Amino acid sequence: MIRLTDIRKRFGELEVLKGVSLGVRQGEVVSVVGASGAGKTTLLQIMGTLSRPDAGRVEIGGEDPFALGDKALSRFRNDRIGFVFQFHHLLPEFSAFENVCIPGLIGRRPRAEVERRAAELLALVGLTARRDHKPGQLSGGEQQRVAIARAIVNAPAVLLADEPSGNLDTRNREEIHRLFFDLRDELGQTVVIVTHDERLAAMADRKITMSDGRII
Ligand SMILES: Nc1ncnc2c1ncn2[C@@H]1O[C@H](COP(=O)(O)OP(=O)(O)OP(=O)(O)O)[C@@H](O)[C@H]1O
Repeated sequence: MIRLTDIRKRFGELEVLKGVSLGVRQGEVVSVVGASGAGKTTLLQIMGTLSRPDAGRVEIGGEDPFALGDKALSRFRNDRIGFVFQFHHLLPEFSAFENVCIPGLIGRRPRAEVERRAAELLALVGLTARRDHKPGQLSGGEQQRVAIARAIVNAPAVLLADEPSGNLDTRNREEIHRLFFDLRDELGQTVVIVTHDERLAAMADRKITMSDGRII
């Protein structure tokens, strides 16, 4: 589902990725660990087509997204890739349900279909009873579950998470990590999770360790 070949990226003098190659199978849950500054987020952003590598090849589902024009690339990203960040960036004035619907409506899918899907996903993350709450009326763990439902409302093949449980307590962290496995089991998503939590990283099908711009 994801194939990276000899990816290189530098920021000015700093060579952040020094030739990274990696394949992730469909339905696999992979964790990425490594010291701060090792290049984990940079790699995830390249996988997510948010950042362009200086050299090397990216294929998502057999397609090279960087061969697309800007508009087609945005569309590709919105349709194929879901993102979950440490800080969920929910829109505070909208309900949980509305927040989950938004990417579907941006993708110009029929409203009824998006709303049906959003309701199913809120049920899957255990938040049906909270659907009309605003983010400020939800706990940190609940907000992150809304953010995960939002990330998959367009049924992306790939779900990328960067420190998704970084600001949660232990119990909520475990719940959030377990949710990624439930999603994979229910929906067949391919999941890549960057985390500093070695114990949670070890739950993944495969753990990848980065050091100084390389996979070790
Ligand atoms: N846009 C940028 N401009 C300049 N330098 C950058 C930029 N983005 C990242 N870097 C640098 O690249 C290096 C790798 O950053 P990256 O965020 O990929 O590391 P990381 O492994 O995710 O670290 P952390 O665990 O702290 O999040 C760091 O030294 C960082 O300062």
